[in-house]
Amino acid sequence: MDLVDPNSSIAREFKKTVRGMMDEVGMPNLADFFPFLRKIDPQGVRRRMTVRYENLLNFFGNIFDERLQSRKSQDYMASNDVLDTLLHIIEDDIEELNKNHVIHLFLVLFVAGTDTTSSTLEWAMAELLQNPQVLLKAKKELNQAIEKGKPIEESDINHLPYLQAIIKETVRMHPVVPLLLPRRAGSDAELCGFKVPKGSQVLVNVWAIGRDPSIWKNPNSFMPERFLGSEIDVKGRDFGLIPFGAGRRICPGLPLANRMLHLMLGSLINSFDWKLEGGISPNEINMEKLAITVQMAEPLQAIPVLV
Ligand code: HEM
Repeated sequence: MDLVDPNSSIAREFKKTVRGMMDEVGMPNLADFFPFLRKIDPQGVRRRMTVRYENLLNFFGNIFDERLQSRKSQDYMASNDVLDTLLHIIEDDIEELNKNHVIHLFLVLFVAGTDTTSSTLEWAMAELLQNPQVLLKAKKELNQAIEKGKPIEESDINHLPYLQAIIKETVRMHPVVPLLLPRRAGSDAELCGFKVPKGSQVLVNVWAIGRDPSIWKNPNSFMPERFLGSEIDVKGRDFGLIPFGAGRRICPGLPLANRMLHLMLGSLINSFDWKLEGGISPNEINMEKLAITVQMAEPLQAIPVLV
């Protein structure tokens, strides 16, 4: 099954469910502020989320069963993907692992990893269309490093510093998980003159850090050049730029997401010229909608033109 096939109704339904979950989790929920309301679930958030979780678990459960079945047939060709590897572990009793573990693992990976990556790519494209001089510079770099029209490969990324800078600038301005995962203070602490009592829930506003004028010059301008020749990266060491979080709960998908973003954006720029659909002018496209992942209020509609 191809979950990115735009013509598949299952793929479209899957995307809608994941997006719906992100919207739901990102909306203020009274029960989070007044725990005694949890059982009542006044906004119906828990009820709707339960249905979505169940739908996704059934979906992955079916994929699991189908694969298990086809592995039993004599002409089965192993695809050596993650599911095959996990099934191999189960069948050979290598670790204590069962269907329930596998479908929940897939649920977490797909919910945390799909909308986040595609929204970031969408923001990068929107910024490039708004800043044609940046797009042109990126194209030039790609044309010099690899053949025009060719998709880029992992080994190319190191030779594309401007593309790397574009990705960093995108996640600085548009961190798609703007408040990270909530933390709980393990002990009383004092931060910048504020008392944080033990047990408090702490939210880190990465969106505000990325736009803080005391850290970034012209924070609201898209300027990838600020990262050229700079050692700052997104791996949780530079606290001015932590779109993937930091510390023990840092995004485990960071290496995959970062690589995928470079490959996808680089290939889109190198393979096509781009224009906006319906005569929309670039400064009309950039409207944010705040949820747990910050998405564009209107999905970007851009038309590829073969180069
Ligand atoms: C551009 C893409 C992505 C962004 C911006 C992003 C960002 C984040 C952030 C900010 C967190 C919370 C970290 C913290 O609070 O310190 C997180 C957690 C997580 N991410 Fe990502 N992520 C992305 C892609 C992915 C991918 C591709 C996967 C997996 C395939 C993934 C899996 C996870 C998981 C499982 C967690 C929860 C970790 C935990 O509970 O400890 N993410 N991500």
